[in-house]
Amino acid sequence: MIDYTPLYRALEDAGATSWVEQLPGQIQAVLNQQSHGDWDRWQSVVDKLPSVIPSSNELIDSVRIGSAGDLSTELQQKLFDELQALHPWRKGPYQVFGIDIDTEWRSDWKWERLKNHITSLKNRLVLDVGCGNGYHGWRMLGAGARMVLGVDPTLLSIMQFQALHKLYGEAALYVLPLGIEDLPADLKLFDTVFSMGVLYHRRSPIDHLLELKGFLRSGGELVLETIVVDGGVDTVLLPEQRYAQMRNVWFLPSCDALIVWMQRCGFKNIKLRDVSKTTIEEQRSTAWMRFNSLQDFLHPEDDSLTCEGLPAPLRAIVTANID
Ligand SMILES: Nc1ncnc2c1ncn2[C@@H]1O[C@H](C[S@+](CC[C@H]([NH3+])C(=O)[O-])CC(=O)[O-])[C@@H](O)[C@H]1O
Repeated sequence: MIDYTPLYRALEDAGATSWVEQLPGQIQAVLNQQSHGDWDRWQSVVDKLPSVIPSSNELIDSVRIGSAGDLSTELQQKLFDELQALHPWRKGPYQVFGIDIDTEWRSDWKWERLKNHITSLKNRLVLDVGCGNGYHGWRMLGAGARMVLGVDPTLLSIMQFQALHKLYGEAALYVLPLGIEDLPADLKLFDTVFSMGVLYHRRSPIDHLLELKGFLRSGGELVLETIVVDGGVDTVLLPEQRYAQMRNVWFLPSCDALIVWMQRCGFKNIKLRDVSKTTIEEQRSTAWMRFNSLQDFLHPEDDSLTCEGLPAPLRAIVTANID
């Protein structure tokens, strides 16, 4: 089990004393309610991971824990099988004691697209909402963040994070099994808040932006990444049913509409940093994510459309500040 004491201390130092009083109970409540049949199996995978101290770790240009030479071939095969038992791995890639976890997403490409556009993370307190298994959190630590807190309600992602954290050793990165709705409003705490790949999953995107704003301290920065569509300030797509097979996709604004939403929410200094089409090289099935992926969700004859005939995923990165 990860020791959350340093997290609680950092949050207290930043002024979130009353949240820190609730947090252990919130985490315990999620764990107590576990009706997920795989939970015990995942937990025992994490418990059985080898206790090896990595000869070196890397977080700046990639996420690497240890090297192949740190483990015997036998132990490396055992670790490979244990990590495979946490399939499907969606966010990464990771190199773990010489094992390449080739995840569904090249999440490192998203990081490359944004890293030169954000305020330096050196010594900042960072929140990553909807962080998945924490891939970008490791990169944020590598970029100098003082502490990174990720929250994500998907339990397999939490277990993947716990596995990597255990293998890595001590790190000022925490991923809690919470949704954004479990965080107190108006924390006014974090220097930088990331929301990447989450806005379109929220039924109320304006409320999402206001919640994110409330987590930032005065002068803090929001880094927002979401799916957008082509069009002008009055263009927003609400899929009638599924979008690229996903049932939980709500509003896909144009970049101009998104910027207006952010202005209306009171963000300042709003900058569109990147717009990129998601390619089948960036999101694909691999040995570590053996289910269908983007290629199967696009129109068979026209890759500018999803299989439902809607515009294929185009993703924008926007940064903004609050006063
Ligand atoms: N209520 C919620 N609160 C918080 N997180 C949520 C909620 N609902 C879903 N999520 C989580 O939001 C994440 C969305 S993925 C982005 C991952 C990463 N950020 C990435 O940018 O690669 C989408 C994508 O791949 O674009 C998932 O991990 C969900 O569990």
